[in-house]
Amino acid sequence: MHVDLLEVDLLQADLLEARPSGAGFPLPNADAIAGRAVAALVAEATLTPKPGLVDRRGPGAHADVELATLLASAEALRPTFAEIARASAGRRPSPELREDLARIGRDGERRMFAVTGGANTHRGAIWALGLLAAARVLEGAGGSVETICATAGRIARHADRFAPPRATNGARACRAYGVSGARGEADAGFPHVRLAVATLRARRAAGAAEDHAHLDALLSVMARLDDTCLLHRGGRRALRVARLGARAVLGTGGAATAEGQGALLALDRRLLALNASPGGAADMLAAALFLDGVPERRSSAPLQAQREM
Ligand SMILES: CC(C)(COP(=O)(O)OP(=O)(O)OC[C@H]1O[C@@H](n2cnc3c(N)ncnc32)[C@H](O)[C@@H]1O)[C@@H](O)C(=O)NCCC(=O)NCCS
Ligand SMILES: Nc1ncnc2c1ncn2[C@@H]1O[C@H](COP(=O)(O)OP(=O)(O)OP(=O)(O)O)[C@@H](O)[C@H]1O
Repeated sequence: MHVDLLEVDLLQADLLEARPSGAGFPLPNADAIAGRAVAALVAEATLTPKPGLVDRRGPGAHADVELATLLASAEALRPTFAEIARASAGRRPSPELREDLARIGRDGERRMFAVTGGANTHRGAIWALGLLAAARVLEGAGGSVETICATAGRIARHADRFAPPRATNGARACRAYGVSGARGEADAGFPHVRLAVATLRARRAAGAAEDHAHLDALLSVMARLDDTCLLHRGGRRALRVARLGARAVLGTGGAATAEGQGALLALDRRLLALNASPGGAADMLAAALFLDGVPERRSSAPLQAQREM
């Protein structure tokens, strides 16, 4: 399946048109944002070979998930992302927005579980992409990767009074290993999404093929992230194997080189032996692909002028 994530100009044109109306976020634009989110999830799922994760070769370390399940889950989340975009129009980061998004996100989790038969395919992705989609709407046409990630962090840092207490795998891993997990990443303004975007762009600029740029972006995140997916399934050992393995691949020139591919497949085998996978890093890659095409920093004067109309 070919998903063209580079076709960003259309979406940006939509946002430019939508901004001055002041009458809320028109439906086609919310749908365009949802389309971009689903395309990013599809591109992440189909990217192959990913270490330990579900891809075109098979389910990796996830006995209960296959590629078709991930794709069905991504598609089932389209209305969730559209609803998030619509609910964010004309808003600012606030406890009310945080709670509205949480309700839509939890509803999305129910849709996900309904199509996957109870498997957790995209909980982390709903969280990260949901916040970033909302922030993208708040930032409007002048938004950059830097400002969108910062605004997503501002939304996430508000409390959600209606969050039901749940003993999740992520929460348990955070407690047991003293890491901050998916919530900490959001609170900090998604530093690993920014890292993935920067790696993607640097690899493309160096002439890498698109798949190799995506794999290197995933590895750059794996080399640093406190991924609670790895921790809860394989403890500190799995996290260390993933980080050192990712560094080894990047150190040999990355996914584009024969040596890098060999190191990547060796890392895949080691993670499978530990029954562990970097699901959090995969979510960060999907989030980076969602922001693909957005400029890194707010810059151009014409955009600024449009925004102030
Ligand atoms: C914050 C979430 C992810 C729950 O996190 P928690 O750590 O309790 O548990 P859980 O194990 O279910 O999910 C964590 C998932 O995050 C991803 N992840 C793991 N580590 C990291 C990390 N360091 N950084 C980013 N993502 C990570 C993984 O995919 C993992 O599966 C989220 O599901 C949530 O609270 N949702 C409530 C509804 C809501 O507020 N939605 C907002 C919609 S925008
Ligand atoms: N290609 C992918 N393959 C597998 N997981 C992915 C992929 N992309 C993202 N993920 C993320 O990984 C998470 C799944 O991790 P994991 O299977 O450890 O979840 P769990 O349900 O908490 O644990 P367990 O299955 O051990 O009970 C999902 O929430 C999803 O966000």
